[in-house]
Amino acid sequence: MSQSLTIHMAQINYHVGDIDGNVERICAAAHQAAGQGGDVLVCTELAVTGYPPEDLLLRPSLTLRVEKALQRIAEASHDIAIVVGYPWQQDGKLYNAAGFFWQGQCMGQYFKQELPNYQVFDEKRYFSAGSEPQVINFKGHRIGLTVCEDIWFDTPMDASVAAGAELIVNLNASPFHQNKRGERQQQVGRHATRHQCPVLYVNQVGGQDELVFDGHSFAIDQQGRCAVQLPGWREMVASVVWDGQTLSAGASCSIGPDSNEPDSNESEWSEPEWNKSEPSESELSELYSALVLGVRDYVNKNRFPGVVLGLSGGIDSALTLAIAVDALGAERVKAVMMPFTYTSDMSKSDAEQQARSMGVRYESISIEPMYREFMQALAPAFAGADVDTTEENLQSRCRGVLLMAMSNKTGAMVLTTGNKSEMAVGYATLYGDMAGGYGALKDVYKTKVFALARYRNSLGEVIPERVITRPPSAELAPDQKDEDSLPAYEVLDDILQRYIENDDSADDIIRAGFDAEVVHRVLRLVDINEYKRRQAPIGVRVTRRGFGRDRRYPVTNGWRPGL
Ligand SMILES: Nc1ncnc2c1ncn2[C@@H]1O[C@H](COP(=O)(O)OP(=O)(O)OC[C@H]2O[C@@H]([n+]3cccc(C(=O)O)c3)[C@H](O)[C@@H]2O)[C@@H](O)[C@H]1O
Ligand SMILES: Nc1ncnc2c1ncn2[C@@H]1O[C@H](COP(=O)(O)OP(=O)(O)OP(=O)(O)O)[C@@H](O)[C@H]1O
Ligand SMILES: NC(=O)CC[C@H](N)C(=O)O
Repeated sequence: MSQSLTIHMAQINYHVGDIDGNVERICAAAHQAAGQGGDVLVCTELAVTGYPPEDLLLRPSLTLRVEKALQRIAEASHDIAIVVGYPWQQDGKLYNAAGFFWQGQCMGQYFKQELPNYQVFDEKRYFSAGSEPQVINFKGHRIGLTVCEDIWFDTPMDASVAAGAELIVNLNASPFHQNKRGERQQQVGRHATRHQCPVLYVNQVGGQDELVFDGHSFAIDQQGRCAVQLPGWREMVASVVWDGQTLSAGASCSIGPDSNEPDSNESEWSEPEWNKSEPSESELSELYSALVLGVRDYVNKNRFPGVVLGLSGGIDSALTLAIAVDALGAERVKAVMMPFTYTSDMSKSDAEQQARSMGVRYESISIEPMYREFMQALAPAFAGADVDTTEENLQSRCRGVLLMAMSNKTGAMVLTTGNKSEMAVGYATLYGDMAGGYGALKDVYKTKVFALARYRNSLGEVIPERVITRPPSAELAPDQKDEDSLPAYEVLDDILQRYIENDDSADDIIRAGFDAEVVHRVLRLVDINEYKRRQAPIGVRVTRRGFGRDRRYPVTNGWRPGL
């Protein structure tokens, strides 16, 4: 009779390109798990390089660096076996590999068979596909290795089970988008019951440029029941025990720095959620956590001391401020009000109230003198011309210049505040409110911005109620309201979602009951503003189609969206 195996699932936050640092993280987790009597530590896909390493995979020194890293991992595998992902060069080809290391040796390597090449994934640019299963005989058990996308198809798991696997480990780098958790659990549960074979789904956590990885690793048994559910958004190592018949929860421990996030209704660890009809985290709680983690990791991994942002008294900058403080702590955040003639007293007082209540550094700098100087300098060039959006954009650009100067002087990065609805229709000023390094709300529609603001306030009020209830205005012209130039946000967002995420045509959207003139106007705005999005800062991706790598439209483009 074989002994039972204690398998630790390592949900770790890696740093892309920092191979030495990643190896240290893996070895530290292995040491900790071995100390708790673990037999195997399972890390995630391409843990050694971080995911996605993109064109770092094309660097000539990659092979040498990875080989050195694997030597260190092999050395750390004396008391506990380590399963880890890394890029592996063989016969002139590069593979997305998972290796099983035990007592200094690699007992077997698996090459990922299904290479994702859609949405944000570009794996066929780098990797060749493997074709064989890999089942490791370890302490009387047979462990099948698979890597992320493999689990979304049948062949890799079928082949692994046919080759004798009694338990499958799946090493993931699966980025978050809304409602993806349920899809993963369904897919993995289907495999487990189909083959009567437990599956350990181990996912990484953390932000990497536009992507945010939620973690939420889990293990399910051969009846499709969840034995272990790790929480999202934080590092953790948790174990399962497999005795050849039964999969049960073992111990768990948090790793990594404490988070500054407010308490949400997220469950801690190990409360099996499997088979519940609703996940315990609400959609908004997940979304908010994703935005916080995305901002935190972008700022920290790029070593910024903090962030600075323009606080207008409007909802976008108010929510961005709340996210920044939850991500970094108030002491690393500065808010700047930059009033002009059109800035209402209400905006000034709401901005100040929010900044004071959140405890961030706050400053007010009027843009009136500089705006006047610009207009004076331009007066000869503009002689006889009517007032138009030029003057509006100049206000926005004065603010952008001030924020970027503060960034240069202090090293703090400028957080942009634009949301997905605005980025879709080009309702933002180049080199004005688009100036900055990273956008928290870049993939969040305006209607969701309101919902998120309410959600955040439900955890403790940080955004003045009036900021949420007043009609949105750019305050770039007298008595201006967004809805004077755009359709109501409920209508706009619905049209945008249909066009951008569902690929519906103008005719499809009109048939669904929307006004033809409005649909044509909105779709035209989306199409002609590709140039603006191409120059926009990157930001957290939370939908299945963001404005980054998910959607690569030509800027110079004669396509018209009628059909
Ligand atoms: N295809 C193309 N390729 C490259 N560049 C192109 C281009 N088409 C125009 N351009 C350039 O872009 C310029 C136009 O872009 P830009 O200067 O940004 O200005 P524009 O898009 O004309 O105006 C900005 C709009 O955003 C609104 N806004 C501004 C600020 C904040 C908010 C808010 O509520 O959040 C709204 C504002 O009311 C206005 O309707 C052109 O003058 C031209 O230089
Ligand atoms: N008076 C202001 N003081 C400071 N920053 C401002 C001011 N007005 C605009 N900004 C900056 O420019 C961004 C775009 O603001 P604008 O008011 O034009 O549109 P918005 O999309 O409605 O944003 P918000 O909801 O934050 O007001 C703001 O989020 C803010 O960062
Ligand atoms: N790294 C991967 O293979 C990711 C693809 C996969 N479908 C996902 O869960 O996101």
